[in-house]
Amino acid sequence: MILLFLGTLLGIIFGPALFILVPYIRNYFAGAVCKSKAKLNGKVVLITGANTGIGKETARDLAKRGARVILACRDTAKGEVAACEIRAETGNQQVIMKKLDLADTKSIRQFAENFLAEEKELHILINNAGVMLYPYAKTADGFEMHLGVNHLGHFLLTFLLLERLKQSAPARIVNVSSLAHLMGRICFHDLQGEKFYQRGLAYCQSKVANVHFTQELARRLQGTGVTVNALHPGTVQSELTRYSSVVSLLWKMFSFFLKTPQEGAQTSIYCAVAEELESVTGQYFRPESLNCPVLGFEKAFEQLHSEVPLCSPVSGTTSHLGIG
Ligand SMILES: NC(=O)C1=CN([C@@H]2O[C@H](COP(=O)(O)OP(=O)(O)OC[C@H]3O[C@@H](n4cnc5c(N)ncnc54)[C@H](OP(=O)(O)O)[C@@H]3O)[C@@H](O)[C@H]2O)C=CC1
Ligand SMILES: CC1=C(/C=C/C(C)=C/C=C/C(C)=C/C=O)C(C)(C)CCC1
Repeated sequence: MILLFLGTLLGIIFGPALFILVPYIRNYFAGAVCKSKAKLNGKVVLITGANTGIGKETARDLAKRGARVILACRDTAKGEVAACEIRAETGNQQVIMKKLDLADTKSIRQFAENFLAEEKELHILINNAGVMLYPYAKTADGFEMHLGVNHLGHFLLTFLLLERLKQSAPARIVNVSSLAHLMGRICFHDLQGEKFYQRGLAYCQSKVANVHFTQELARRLQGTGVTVNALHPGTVQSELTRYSSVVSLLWKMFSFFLKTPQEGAQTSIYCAVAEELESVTGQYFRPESLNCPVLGFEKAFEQLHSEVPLCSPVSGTTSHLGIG
C-alpha cells in the first residue's frame, strides 16, 4: 500500500519532467548531424552494402546532393528495391544498383571489371558493407567470414579501383569501421579462426583490420589527392544484429537509445562530403567529433597502433587475393 502510494507520488512529481525531457534525451542519442551543404553534381559515388541500414541512408543523402550513386549489393532484388526507392524520393535517376558479393573474390573482380568499363570516374568510395556475429563460416575463397567480407573484400575492391580514384582526384575513400576495433586484436597465428572462434572477437578483429588498412593506405596515397579515413557510426538500429536473436532483441528493447540508420549515416556522409576534410587523411572519426575542429582520432587507437606492427606479413592472404 505504502509502495503504491510512493510510486504514484513519484509518478506525479517526475512524470511530467520525464515527458518534457524525452525529446532532449532522444536528441542526445541521435548524435551529431553533418551540416555540410556540399553538392555532388558530376561526382561518382560507390557504396557497398547500400540496400539497407547505414549504407542505404548514406546513398539517399548523397543522391539528394546530385551524385551518380552506385549501390553495390550482394542481393540484387533487395538492392533494386532500395535503388528504386531512392530514385523515386530524390528524383535522381543516376542511382544504380550493381551486383557485388564481398564474400567471393570472383564477384569482386567481376564487379570491378564492369565498373571500370562503365564508369570513367570515381570520386567517393564508401566501404560500408559488413556482417557481425556470423556463425563460423568461410567465404568462397576460404577466409573467415568477418575478415573476408568486412576487411579483405573491401581491401581487394579498393585495390582494383585505386587507379580510377587517383585519376579522379580529389577523391575520397571512407572505411566504415566500428568502436569495436578497440576490443580487437589481429590474431596472426590463427587469422581464419580455425583453432579458436568467437564471433564477437572475429568481428572486432575485422574492424581493427579496417583501421590498420586506413592508416597504411593513407600513408601510401600521400600526394595523390586521394584521402582515406575510417569511422565509427555510433550504435545504430539496423539489420547488423540479424545473426544473433539475443542481440537483436536487446537492440529492439533499447532502440530508444540507439541511432536510426539515418542518424547513423551522418559520420559516413561527413567523411564523404565535408569541405574541411578535403586534404584530411588517415584519421578516425566518431559521431561525437562531427563539426568539431578537433578530429576524432583516438588516443586509444594510437596506442593500439603502436602495439601491433603495421603490415605484418600475413602468409597466404594477400597472395590468395592475387595482388602480390
Ligand atoms: N549498426 C551499428 O550499430 C554499427 C555498424 N557498424 C558498421 O556499419 C556498417 C553498416 O552496417 P549496418 O548498416 O548497421 O548493417 P546492415 O546489416 O543493416 O547492413 C549491412 C550491409 O552489408 C551488406 N553485406 C553483408 N554481407 C555482404 C557481402 N558478402 N557482400 C556485399 N554486401 C554485404 C548487407 O547486404 P544484405 O542486406 O544483402 O545482407 C547490407 O546491405 C558495417 O560495416 C558495420 O560493421 C559499425 C558500428 C556500429
Ligand atoms: C551495454 C548495452 C547496450 C549497448 C551496446 C552497445 C554500445 C553496443 C555497441 C555495438 C557496436 C559498436 C556494434 C557494431 O560495431 C544496449 C544494447 C544499448 C542495451 C543493453 C546494454
